[in-house]
Amino acid sequence: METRDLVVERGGRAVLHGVSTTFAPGWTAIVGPNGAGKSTLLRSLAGLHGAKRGQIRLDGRSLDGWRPAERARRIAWLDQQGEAGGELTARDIVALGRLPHLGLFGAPSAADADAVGRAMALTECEAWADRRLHELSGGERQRVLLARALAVEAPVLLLDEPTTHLDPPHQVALVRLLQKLGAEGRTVVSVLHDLPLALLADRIVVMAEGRVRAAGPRDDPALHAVLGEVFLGAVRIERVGSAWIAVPQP
Ligand SMILES: Nc1ncnc2c1ncn2[C@@H]1O[C@H](COP(=O)(O)OP(=O)(O)OP(=O)(O)O)[C@@H](O)[C@H]1O
Repeated sequence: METRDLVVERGGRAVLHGVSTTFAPGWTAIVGPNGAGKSTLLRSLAGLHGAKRGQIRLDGRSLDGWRPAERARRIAWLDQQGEAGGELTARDIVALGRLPHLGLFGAPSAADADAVGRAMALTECEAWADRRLHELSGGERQRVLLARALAVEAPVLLLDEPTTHLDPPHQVALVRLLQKLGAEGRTVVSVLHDLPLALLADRIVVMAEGRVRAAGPRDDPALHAVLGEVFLGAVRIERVGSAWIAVPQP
């Protein structure tokens, strides 16, 4: 998936200024300061913001040319904002992830039920399958919404702040899952504020002021230098064993 010279406006003002970047199969983390345009870029990839100029291409075709149902089968999306969920149970909400796969009057098949079960197992939310979203804690709710995105079983998975409200074991489990999905050839793109977690992604895109300032593998020293710059010297990226960590600077 790629963007070409993408300009997106919000509130009548350009907030993405000609973004050209490629999201290859694997896990990419988008990082950058508040207001950098990370969510706007992710929402644009999901087809939720029209472009003022430029293009988003998937499998070599402009996203504008995809039929909505086809796009919904190919691109799964988790929003940062969460949602209320009304009277639907957690299982009902995860099952919504299968809607793009059903025909107009189609009933869910055994394969759809299997996909729902798999997704709920991956985020460990079976225990509250019959409860409603507003009866769950923040982390429990987030795991249900993650499961809905996973249930689509789409080749492209776009996640805005997926670790929100998750405790450390579930953050680590999610990171391992994103690494695994990426290794299987899915294109996983997540916006993350948590730099130590982002530094576990295959590839990192650094944004600031509506532009991509750097993009590359997690161990690219030039990218680490740009991270230091965009966060105003508040962190330095250092190697510990085989991992990279963000060390707060005094
Ligand atoms: N609904 C809106 N109307 C007008 N401007 C908006 C709207 N939503 C976001 N913006 C502006 O667009 C710019 C990019 O916002 P965006 O949410 O993409 O940033 P972000 O990098 O995801 O930020 P954060 O890290 O704070 O979540 C910001 O300047 C923001 O003020």
